[in-house]
Amino acid sequence: MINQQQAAAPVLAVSQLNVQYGAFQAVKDVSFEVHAGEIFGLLGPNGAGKTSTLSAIEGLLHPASGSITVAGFDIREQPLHARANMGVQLQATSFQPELTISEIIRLFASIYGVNLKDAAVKQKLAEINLEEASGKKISQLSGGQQQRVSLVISTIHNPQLVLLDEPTTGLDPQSRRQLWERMEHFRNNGHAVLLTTHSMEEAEAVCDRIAIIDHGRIIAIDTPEALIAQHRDDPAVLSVVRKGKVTLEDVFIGLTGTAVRS
Ligand SMILES: Nc1ncnc2c1ncn2[C@@H]1O[C@H](COP(=O)(O)OP(=O)(O)OP(=O)(O)O)[C@@H](O)[C@H]1O
Repeated sequence: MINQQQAAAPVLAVSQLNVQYGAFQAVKDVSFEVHAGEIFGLLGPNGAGKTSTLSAIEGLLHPASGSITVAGFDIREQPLHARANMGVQLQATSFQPELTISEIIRLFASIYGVNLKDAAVKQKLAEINLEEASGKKISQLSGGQQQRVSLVISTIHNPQLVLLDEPTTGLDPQSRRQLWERMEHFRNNGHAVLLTTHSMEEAEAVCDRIAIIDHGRIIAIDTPEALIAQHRDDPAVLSVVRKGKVTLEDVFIGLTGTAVRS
């Protein structure tokens, strides 16, 4: 039986994370947790440190200090266990161009040690409305279709945590909605989703909680609604409001400033 403490244990715990590139510190004392059944958004201007944070979680870079656990496994001490519990969305260019979609799904399933029968592959493709495309190559799909295939592959081993780096950039509203539904489906089945996005509309629409990161530091963390409520009367927020209604984007710009980052 799961006791209360186990039930409340975060799927992802990032504590006092510092990432350094030579003399430059890209991530400064970043701490946050993502729980089962939660979509958590990491928001920040260009160069804020989002991808560096994600890369540290994936174990792709060695942090200067701090700790990261996935499903209770330390990414540095038990990297295989930690990675077995996380799914990372890959770019379409990472997939073998000569294989068909169903072959790629089978290939990744076998890499993860998942025995996927033909019917299960069909079912996965049906879930993302791509049954007809099973014989196509990845380059023959639209951007939205490629993203859906990529999400299926990243979750093929049923990981507790899914990491998505700007998953909906460049998608049309229909494709974006469909991807949001896939994320929500995953969240509703008790998994944890961590995504980065530049779309405040997306963050408001799908994220249960968000962290705003700027110059490597988390400067705000809460639900989108709570952040709007807390900052709606800040002079810096009021000065950027358009059309009279305070949005998450106004709060984001109020907190991070109007200067364009290089
Ligand atoms: N390999 C690297 N070597 C040196 N500096 C790097 C390296 N990777 C990233 N940086 C720097 O670290 C900072 C954070 O970069 P990072 O890619 O994490 O930001 P980001 O928030 O993901 O930005 P974006 O929204 O533009 O993708 C930036 O100033 C970037 O130039």
